Amino acid sequence: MPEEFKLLSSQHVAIVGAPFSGGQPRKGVETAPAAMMNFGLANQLKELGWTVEFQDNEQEIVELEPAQDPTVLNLKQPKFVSAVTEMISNQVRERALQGKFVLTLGGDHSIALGTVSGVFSAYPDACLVWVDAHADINTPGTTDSGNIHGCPLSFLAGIAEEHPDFSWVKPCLKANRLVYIGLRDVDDGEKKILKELGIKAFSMHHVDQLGIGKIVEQALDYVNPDRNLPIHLSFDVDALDPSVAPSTGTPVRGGLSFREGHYICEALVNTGLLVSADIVEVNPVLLDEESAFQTIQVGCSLARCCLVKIGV
Ligand SMILES: NC(=[NH2+])NCCC[C@H](N)C(=O)O
Ligand SMILES: [Mn+2]
Ligand SMILES: [Mn+2]
Repeated sequence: MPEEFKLLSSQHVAIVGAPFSGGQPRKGVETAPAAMMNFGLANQLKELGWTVEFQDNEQEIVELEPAQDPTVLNLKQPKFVSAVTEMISNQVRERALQGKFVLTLGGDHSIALGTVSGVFSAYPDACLVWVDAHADINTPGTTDSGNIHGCPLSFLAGIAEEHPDFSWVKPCLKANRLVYIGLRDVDDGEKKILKELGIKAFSMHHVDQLGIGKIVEQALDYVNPDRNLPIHLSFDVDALDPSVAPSTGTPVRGGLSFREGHYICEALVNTGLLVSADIVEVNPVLLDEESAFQTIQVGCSLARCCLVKIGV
């Protein structure tokens, strides 16, 4: 076990498939975990020295779909999202407690309800680096779309209005343990929330202004000042520029370059504190085959980057 992974008990990565699209309306994002595995991700990680396990969750998720799932308090498909994310949470928690690196492959970003809950239940003092074009912190009361992939952080931070389907989600995330990188499409209601809670957010404007090196350092100074807390990375590929990751459901121009995206992963893993990561919102059915392939490839590349310390 290289000493750089300070918090893990072995060089063992548990890949958790989250083939799920119920947090938003565009089908196809549920095919991403299989597409990334077919691209050879498991072997690539083995070549990097890791023991790899994979739970695909294909059948499990199909079986969790309720016959009826009407909108409740503005949120679409709440029962399905709740059931899937609770299952993911338990799986992530169990694997994290075993000292494994947990890599979850989405699926839409609603699955972070599960991954963040699971990681924070295993590591209550963890911090969260959220790389995204969007803030995903709408509450049932502020969401315009009703898509739960735009809401996970409001539940995790404990600011969502009470919702019957999400009472299992513990408010595990303190405002000073969350930092954003890459924002450029934040809803008005979300802007208010970020301001009121004093949440640290580095938008693309800040990335342009200071460069990605300084941004990641300042992000870590904020959420992990003594560089001693476990880190979870939730990486929405729409943080990347659409020219880099075109096949995603809610693309926004002006995003991170290929290198900037990878730099974030490299800098986090180099702390020795990265214990888990999500790669979400790869949608292989959007656009043409070449765009899909490019997006799957970059998703796998980011995942690999989370698992090797880079020599400097
Ligand atoms: N994970 C994502 N891609 N989220 C996009 C969210 C977009 C918008 N803010 C909404 O709440 O619907
Ligand atoms: Mn997102
Ligand atoms: Mn996004």
